[in-house]
Amino acid sequence: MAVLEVDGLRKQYDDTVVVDDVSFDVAQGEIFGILGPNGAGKTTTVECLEGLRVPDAGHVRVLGLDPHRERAKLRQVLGVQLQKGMLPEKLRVREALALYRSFYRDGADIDRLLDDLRLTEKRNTAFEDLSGGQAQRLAIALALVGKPRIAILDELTTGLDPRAREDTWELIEQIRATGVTVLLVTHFMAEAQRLCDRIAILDRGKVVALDTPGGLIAAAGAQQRVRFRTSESFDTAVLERLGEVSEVRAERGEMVVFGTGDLLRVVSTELANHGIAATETRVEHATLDDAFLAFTGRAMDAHENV
Ligand SMILES: Nc1ncnc2c1ncn2[C@@H]1O[C@H](COP(=O)(O)OP(=O)(O)OP(=O)(O)O)[C@@H](O)[C@H]1O
Repeated sequence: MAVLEVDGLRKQYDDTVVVDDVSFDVAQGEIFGILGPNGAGKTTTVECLEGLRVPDAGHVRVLGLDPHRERAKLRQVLGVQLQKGMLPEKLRVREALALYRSFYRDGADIDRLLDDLRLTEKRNTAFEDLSGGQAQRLAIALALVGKPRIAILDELTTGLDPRAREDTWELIEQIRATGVTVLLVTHFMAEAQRLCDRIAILDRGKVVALDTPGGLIAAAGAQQRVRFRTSESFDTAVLERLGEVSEVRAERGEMVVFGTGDLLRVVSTELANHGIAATETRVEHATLDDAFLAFTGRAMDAHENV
């Protein structure tokens, strides 16, 4: 059953269309990702679902509710992650949760939530004194304090170090295990690949692809790469004539073989058959980055990918 429905959504600011005929459904219990670069229209799309913006055209529903007209009911079922700067600096962790808990008829047990999000030790710490990871965990706790059926998490791990990021990802998996549907907005490929059951790639206001991470990678026709070094040059035709190989390229002193199937084995066998000694051989499987490149014609900028 679809708990979120977006059909033909369009939103423009002045003359610029920033969300252009966007459609997707999210099923009960899914982690659904909206992945796209800065300015793609991700936040505008979720703000329409949160009832914060009114669509110019199209139709959005959250558990059958019209988010704009039925905001009071929506608030009881939808948990939204606060953005930076939305909490007073001096407010303490437990006070913040108690305050937000009071907005709901049937909220969560705060001490249990503190425990689940590993914030019990920090319950009397002011928001301004939390580390980035702790502040992010508090933002997630605040999104969950109303016992929502759906949580919208926007740029969840931006600015976190790898350890805090990994912790946060585990938390999201635990939250899903309790039956909460998660809509995850991100421009971070590894996060989308790791967490999402399905992903809509949004680019310049349009959904350019929608599938499971594996489905996106396969549909993009993204290829594996085998990399290795050799001490002596060799005729690359010995590899190019293999059915699995589509291209052989020299890159920064390494040979890179692009292709499909059991690429590592066939390349290694062929090199051995020709007495070519390869070192530092490794295989790189296609990733969501490759799929993104294939669908949008450009890579996500490196600076956006943190
Ligand atoms: N209130 C507004 N008035 C005018 N333009 C806006 C407004 N809000 C957003 N925009 C513009 O709409 C476009 C889409 O913005 P949006 O925030 O939805 O994208 P995003 O994919 O969430 O990007 P980011 O990852 O940077 O938040 C951007 O070009 C942005 O500058």
